[in-house]
Amino acid sequence: VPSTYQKRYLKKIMDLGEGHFGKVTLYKYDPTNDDTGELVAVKVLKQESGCVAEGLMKEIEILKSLDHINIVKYKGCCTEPGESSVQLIMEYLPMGSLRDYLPKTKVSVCQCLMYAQQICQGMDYLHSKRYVHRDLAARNVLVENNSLVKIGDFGLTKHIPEGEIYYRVREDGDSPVFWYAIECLKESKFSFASDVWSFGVTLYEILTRCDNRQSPPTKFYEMMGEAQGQITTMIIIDLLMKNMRLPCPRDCPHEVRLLMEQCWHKDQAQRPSFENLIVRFEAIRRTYD
Ligand SMILES: Nc1n[nH]c2ccc(-c3ccc(NS(=O)(=O)c4cccc(Cl)c4)cc3)cc12
Repeated sequence: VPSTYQKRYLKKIMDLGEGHFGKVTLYKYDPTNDDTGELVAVKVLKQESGCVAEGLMKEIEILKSLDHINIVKYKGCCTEPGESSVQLIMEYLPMGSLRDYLPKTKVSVCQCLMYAQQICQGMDYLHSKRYVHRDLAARNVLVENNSLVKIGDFGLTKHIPEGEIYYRVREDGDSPVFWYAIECLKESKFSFASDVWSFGVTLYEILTRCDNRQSPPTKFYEMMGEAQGQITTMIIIDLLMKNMRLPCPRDCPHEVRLLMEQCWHKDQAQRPSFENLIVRFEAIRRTYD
């Protein structure tokens, strides 16, 4: 199976998603040019985003080193000699992300909890390798089939050296602030515990079936009143310091609401680990059998 793909045999089919720094597109890789090729998902970074090549090279190295059922599979990369553009080739999941799948599919609470547990399994594996994800959200979770989901993007993932707790970044413009833990908003300090906070927001998205009317941005803007863009961060910090949180989704079981609130604990030391969350989801799901 090739792990270096030649750009000239990639035939564009459609866009799969667009982040601030990059784009994911569906291609058919058809070297024999008889339409027997395989479908692949290709990620490129947008030219204007700073250090283009090494940014994606780091992400490629990270995804190459990961091997877990709940993490999207790396297939290869595409480098054109001389050109700065590098492309990350991943397996294609036709059912798309949870953002595409949940609003149009009838999914029980028990299935939502199964997806949540699988995300925790992928994240526990990522943390065991001392990677912090920094962009966990429903849009970055892909659906293989109605009983298997995978984490699909590692564009902001960073390695936390042994002995360190935080990864600190300079504030970048377009951060997913409504998925950020309070210490990320206040001090740009990212840790395994801030990933758990983002998981709590992702769990909220799953239980609201990614309904746009109940999305984290929509609900936070409602809580904030109409505030203008740049001071949003200050207003969210203020809300979070007053212990205001996203509302409880309609069919959210009581013990899941408790779990969600612990993921959003002001003190990151009080938040559960993904290892602990797996055990708790296992127990809660057993009460549905
Ligand atoms: N359907 C798929 N099969 N394989 C994939 C790999 C990645 C993705 C993917 C992964 C993430 C997103 N989320 S996204 O918000 O569009 C995004 C965030 C950060 C960076 C980028 Cl380039 C895109 C969108 C699509 C989809 C598939």
